[in-house]
Amino acid sequence: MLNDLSQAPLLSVRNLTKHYGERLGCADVSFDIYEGEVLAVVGESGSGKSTLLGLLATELEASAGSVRYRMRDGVTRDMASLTEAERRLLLRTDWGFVRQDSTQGLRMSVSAGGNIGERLMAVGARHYGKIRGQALDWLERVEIDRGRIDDIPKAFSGGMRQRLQIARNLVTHPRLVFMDEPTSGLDVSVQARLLDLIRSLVSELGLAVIIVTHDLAVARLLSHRIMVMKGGRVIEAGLTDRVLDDPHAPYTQLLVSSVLAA
Ligand SMILES: Nc1ncnc2c1ncn2[C@@H]1O[C@H](COP(=O)(O)OP(=O)(O)OP(=O)(O)O)[C@@H](O)[C@H]1O
Repeated sequence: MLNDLSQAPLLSVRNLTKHYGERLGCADVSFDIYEGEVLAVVGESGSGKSTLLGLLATELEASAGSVRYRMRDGVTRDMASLTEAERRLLLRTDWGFVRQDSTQGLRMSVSAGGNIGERLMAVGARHYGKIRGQALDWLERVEIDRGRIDDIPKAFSGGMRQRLQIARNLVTHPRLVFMDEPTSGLDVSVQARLLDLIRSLVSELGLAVIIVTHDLAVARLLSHRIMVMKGGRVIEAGLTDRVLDDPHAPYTQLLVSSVLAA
């Protein structure tokens, strides 16, 4: 469901800014995201997308600004005010991260079943049979043969690894998932299947997703809203169809026309 305004935003970002010494990572980024909404952050290399994602995921410390999150108990908290234990629990349960580099998002020497089961154990699951059962269900949902449950991700193709990352992340029913270029580096046909899978799971589970991509086609397919970044700043934001069909900023016009010309 889009923009359920009866609820406070799930995530509220205000004036988020990051300097690396003299260099600007990103500046003055503000947005809200609601449950069930997919926001794409697009921009060329060096525009500040990874910096923004790192700040949101609390992997980087902001120079200024705030990130507020509505916890499961309904209370909206400033991320900077969470204790380390609260922050870690949130990252392992309520939030998910699908990385471009699967070696960062998976434990490469642990079986596929173990990769999924580990997240369940982080939320208190202890019953081996039930954990394995859920792992099998999730493998099936992401279209990985159940017979591969004991294989390690090193034995998987790039597309399978990304699907395993998705299973690992979604098994705890997170409410907010960050995706960093989840389909780049894959063959076009593998990419298309993965995008389909992401799209159906996102709508089925009502997830909020922040997806960083340099690919406008990915943004078009998955997102409700787009934020275009350049030089660390948001230069245009709005509904995806509006921004891509009728870009206002000259830079967005250039981005869109370069895709059309390609
Ligand atoms: N650790 C760092 N130290 C210094 N400068 C950094 C660091 N990380 C990023 N930057 C700078 O911050 C700016 C934004 O970089 P960022 O990596 O966020 O962009 P990006 O849009 O994610 O690029 P890409 O698509 O290539 O990953 C760039 O000028 C970059 O050089």
